[in-house]
Amino acid sequence: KRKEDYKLRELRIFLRDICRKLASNRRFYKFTKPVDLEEVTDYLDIIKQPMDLETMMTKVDMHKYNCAKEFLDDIDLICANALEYNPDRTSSDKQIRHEACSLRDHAHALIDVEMDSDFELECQDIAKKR
Ligand SMILES: O=C(C1CCC1)N1C[C@@H]2C[C@H]3C[C@@H](O)[C@@H](O)[C@]2(C1)O3
Repeated sequence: KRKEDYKLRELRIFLRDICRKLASNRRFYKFTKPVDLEEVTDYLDIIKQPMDLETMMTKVDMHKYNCAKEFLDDIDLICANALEYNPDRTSSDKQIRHEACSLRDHAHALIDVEMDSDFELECQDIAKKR
């Protein structure tokens, strides 16, 4: 329906801005591109659903997100993948896990601050019907 499509267009504009802010934060550069599967040859043995911020920007443009919760589910996936693939008590793994938790918390905080909660509830109702 036309009014629903206007709402989803507004959601896409909002989510592109969130994605841009996260991807431009140097703390989160490890999460901006897919893990290089030619460099990390066992990655898909462990991580069944890779995700990254560039892929998420593409998904916005392809109308894959019908509400902010679906967008945050992919942010949570980026974080869970990083915790799962980098579990050791080495300083490098600890740093990756810290950055992953920081990405997750910053994304949720940005959306909670910038998103009207009634608008998200309307988007979630549209998402259920699609
Ligand atoms: O999990 C990740 C990314 C970090 C958050 C996503 N990677 C798996 C590899 C382990 C560690 C070593 C790096 O050389 C690089 O290959 C990766 C990339 O970091």
